[in-house]
Amino acid sequence: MQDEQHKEEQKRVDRVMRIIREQLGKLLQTSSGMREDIVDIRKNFWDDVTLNFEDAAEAAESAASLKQQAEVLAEREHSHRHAAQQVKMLRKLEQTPYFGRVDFIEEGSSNEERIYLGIGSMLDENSSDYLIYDWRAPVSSLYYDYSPGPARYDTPIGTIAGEMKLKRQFVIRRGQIVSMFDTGVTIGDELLQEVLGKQSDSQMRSIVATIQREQNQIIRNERARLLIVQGAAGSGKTSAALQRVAYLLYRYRGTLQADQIVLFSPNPMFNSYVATVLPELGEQNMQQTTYQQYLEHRIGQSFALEDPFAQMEYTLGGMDDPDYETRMASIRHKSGAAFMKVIDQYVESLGRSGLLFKSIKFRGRKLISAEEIEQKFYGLDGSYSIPNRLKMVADWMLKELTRLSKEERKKQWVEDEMELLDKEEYIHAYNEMRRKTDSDFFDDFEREKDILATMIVQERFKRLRSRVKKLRFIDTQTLYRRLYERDLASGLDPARAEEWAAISKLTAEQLNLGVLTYEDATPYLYMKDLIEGFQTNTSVRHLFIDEAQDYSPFQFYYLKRVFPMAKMTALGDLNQSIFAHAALGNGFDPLGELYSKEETETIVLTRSYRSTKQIVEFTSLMIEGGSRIVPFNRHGEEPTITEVSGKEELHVKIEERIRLLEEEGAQSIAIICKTAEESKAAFEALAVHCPGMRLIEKETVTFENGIVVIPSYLAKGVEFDAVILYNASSRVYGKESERKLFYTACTRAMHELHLYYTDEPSPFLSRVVAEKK
Ligand SMILES: Nc1ncnc2c1ncn2[C@@H]1O[C@H](COP(=O)(O)OP(=O)(O)OP(=O)(O)O)[C@@H](O)[C@H]1O
Repeated sequence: MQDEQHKEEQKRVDRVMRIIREQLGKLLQTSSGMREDIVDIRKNFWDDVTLNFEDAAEAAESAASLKQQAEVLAEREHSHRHAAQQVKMLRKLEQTPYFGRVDFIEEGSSNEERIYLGIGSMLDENSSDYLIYDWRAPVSSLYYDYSPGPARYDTPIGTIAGEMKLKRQFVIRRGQIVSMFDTGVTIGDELLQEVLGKQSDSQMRSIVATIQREQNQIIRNERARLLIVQGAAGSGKTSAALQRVAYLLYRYRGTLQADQIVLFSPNPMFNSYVATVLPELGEQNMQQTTYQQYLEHRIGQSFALEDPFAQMEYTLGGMDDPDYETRMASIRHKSGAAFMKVIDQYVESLGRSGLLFKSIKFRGRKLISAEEIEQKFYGLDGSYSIPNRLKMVADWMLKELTRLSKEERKKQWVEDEMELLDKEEYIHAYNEMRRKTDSDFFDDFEREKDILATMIVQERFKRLRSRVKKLRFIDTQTLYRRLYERDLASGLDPARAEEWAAISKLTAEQLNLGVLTYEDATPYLYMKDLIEGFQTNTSVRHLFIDEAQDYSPFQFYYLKRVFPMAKMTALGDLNQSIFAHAALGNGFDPLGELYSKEETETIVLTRSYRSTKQIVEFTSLMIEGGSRIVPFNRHGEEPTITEVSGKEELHVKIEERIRLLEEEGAQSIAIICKTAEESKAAFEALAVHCPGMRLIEKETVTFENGIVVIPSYLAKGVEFDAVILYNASSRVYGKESERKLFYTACTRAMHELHLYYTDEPSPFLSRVVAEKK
């Protein structure tokens, strides 16, 4: 019977493959015709338009002819792009035409429809039947949401109910069915087993064929303004996010472009790790960035900006610094909404007094003094907002600069520069003069001098004007420092006043050195934006924030303001909160307050797909509430904990382990260390015996297979066939605040996990050790 079904399905695959090839052939022909057309039009563009500018009517006709020709070209180019995209899709379908089938009878109908799902749709041109449905089509959600039995799906015009008779999964390679399974409630998910059992790639894979029901809820969610996904390590948050991007691009094709979607990822390497998922699905990649890249872009050269990893290194290793506790308290203070209010109040007070300005200087002279700017600003009606008043001040300053530039032309330095003009500048001046006077000659010496002087001054004033337009005359750096010189402690609980005084002193010292710490970067930008007006980005429609637990509530509020038109999908795992600012303990609560309750939805993922059952059970014992994490039923080796006498033995043991893992076929092996410093030392000791081993640093931008040594916090979000935890001693991972970092490191393992320690194992392993006894 099974054989029969297999044969029948293979026959259908053969037929579909034939049609794909036919369509591909036709398309290639027409698209090559189109290409020739385009080349032709481009070559003869100017021959085919009639140009005549003798009078207004002729000129209008010429313009129309030009426009028409450009339109023909644009239309051809568009069709060609479209055809090229279709070719790409058909080529993908030629490899794997589809991966699933559902048979469905709609309520009130007797017709059983067979729906085959693939990564793109394909019509039978003769019968107009869908041979393959796009996985994102409304009907396709049946496949992800239901087992055989009553089922329903949403369409833009309402819900369609009925009965699913069959759900079948296929693995098809190069047109051959490698395997196929019928799935029901009682049958385990064989395809998922197969997919998860494989060795890792250096690139994240698309999960299109095995998306789980709860992941599908994330992918297709359209209602929520803020979608919070709280999911265990390895539960497919990132995977679901990427599939969601692909879904949105399909659902809103025509109105939503890939560059209107932004993914904030945890580090630059992560971008390379996920880069191929969307192209694999036939879509363009969204914009990817890190929060740090955004900060750098906004803060520019104004400060030496600390990055989150430097902050992390300090948090993990700076305990000997006498200011350590103050800095930790500072990080916590500056992460919350309460501090945002402090800044709100500060800026509000600046509306009345205290705003600081920088004089506009030119050649060592003050052209417009800070006092004049201040007088102008506070002379304006105080009911206008600060940004509006600043705009008026800037307009006034630009006018002043125009007036002052006229005076400047008479100065001696202008005459001196005139003599030094080179030929090109002179020609430029001559052309200017022609444009203004309609004359071909520099006939009048005075006039020539005038024009040249204007040009010289204008050129030198350009920088000044641009500074004014960019509101660079506000001294935001000092304003931010002043924030810490004020009596901010008055509103605080007296017990914390002393702490705050210490924080203020420390922050002022850092700012005086020109350093902006990571915890100060967002508050600084927020203050700057409140003063100057928010630099909002209204074109972005969807914001994805991966590893959301690593953002402070302050950062979330800030992102919301910067991207006011965007829906937000925040994906995170509280058990992986590794930054000190996340130690507030409120979990995602502050996130829930970002938008109203009606606009916010939360989806919880508890099933973990990355690691074997043995690894999930092992790591779950390290955290509170770990028993709620459900491992996917895939078995592997028990994780090991090995005591070593010292570094020497440690290195010998690790090398042995690497050899074993390689023999077993592991493609990616990570030796995870706590810090960058420890990673470097480990790498230097191990690399001599392990050719090809790589050290991952915060600047690393590509994720590749092989053996890597990596600091724990950079391993966020990625996974490896095997993880070796370099030093799981209590000396290294002993403080409660390091528990989640330890957990994050261990949960990077897909198939094998091995830990080493000297003296005492980390207390986070105590439950594991106890259970093993
Ligand atoms: N439905 C699925 N089908 C197949 N594989 C899946 C599925 N969901 C998740 N996976 C696999 O599980 C692994 C973990 O997924 P992913 O990295 O998206 O999880 P995560 O929740 O973002 O993890 P973490 O928070 O630990 O970084 C990946 O290898 C992914 O391909």
